Amino acid sequence: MPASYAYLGPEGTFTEVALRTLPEAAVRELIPYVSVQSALDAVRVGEAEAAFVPIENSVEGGITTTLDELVAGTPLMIYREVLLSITFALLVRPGTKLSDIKTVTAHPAAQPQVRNWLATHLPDAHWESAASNADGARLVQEGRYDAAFAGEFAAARYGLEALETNIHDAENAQTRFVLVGRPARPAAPTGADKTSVVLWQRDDHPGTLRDLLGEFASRGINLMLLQSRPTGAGIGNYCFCIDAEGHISDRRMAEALMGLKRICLQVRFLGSYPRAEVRPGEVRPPFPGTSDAEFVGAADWVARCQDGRF
Ligand SMILES: O=C(O)C(=O)Cc1ccccc1
Repeated sequence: MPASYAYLGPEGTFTEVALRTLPEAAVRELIPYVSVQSALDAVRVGEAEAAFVPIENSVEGGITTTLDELVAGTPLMIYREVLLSITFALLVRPGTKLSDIKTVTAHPAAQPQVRNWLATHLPDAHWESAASNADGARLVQEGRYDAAFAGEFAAARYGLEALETNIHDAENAQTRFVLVGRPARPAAPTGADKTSVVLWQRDDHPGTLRDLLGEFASRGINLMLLQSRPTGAGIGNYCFCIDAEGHISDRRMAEALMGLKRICLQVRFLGSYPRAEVRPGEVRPPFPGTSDAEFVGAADWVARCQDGRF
């Protein structure tokens, strides 16, 4: 059996399209799962080598089911990310007119991306969430809903037609997807990498979050995502999902993680992996005093002081 990647299915999701842009997907069996949770569980139990799932979109932020799965349970690690520009088509059974549509469906993350369009064109339509956008298309094929927001490419797969295309409330909406596997050594740094961690604060005092963020700031590390998620232990109890620029093998990142390990109740390392899209000028040189050479030089100096050899 070839190594397999699980993904949020069924066939025809944006997730599948994004996954197929990865060269390594061409030499794997790609297996659709009904939910993010079941795809990640397939990895946890060893049924799949890795799982590919949506994690963040530029309209609403984090995909909470994915973040919550990565925060809890058997640890997993992120190895790759892919960014995909998203516009929706309104898929219907052939012959359906806009005025026939009473019910619409799609993945919950699609709703904020088409809300204005819906209010303008189908103000009375009843919305219900589907497990994924392609699953919504499948439910329209079965006659359970009148229309689904999904990728135009999903129409043929489910015998539907696109009544409208290029639907998006926000220009340039993008979704970020990640390839998640069991913990192993992260890939070597590429020079344009990202490190993901989850932090649990030790106690509640003024400035706790500032103290956590200060571990990155004082080492010249830029943050790319900060999303709080409830821990489930009561109102006001949160953990923090953070994406930071750089790789765990960079001295400044390793030192920041050591600082966090000392002051947090718990730190979960979710991986260091190449950034999907880097625009020219986005990878800055290290902030003065934060290069590997400067950290090595400083550690060397302390060692010499301790030896009385300065
Ligand atoms: O991959 C899909 O089709 C999904 O259902 C997840 C999703 C939801 C909204 C935008 C992009 C991906």
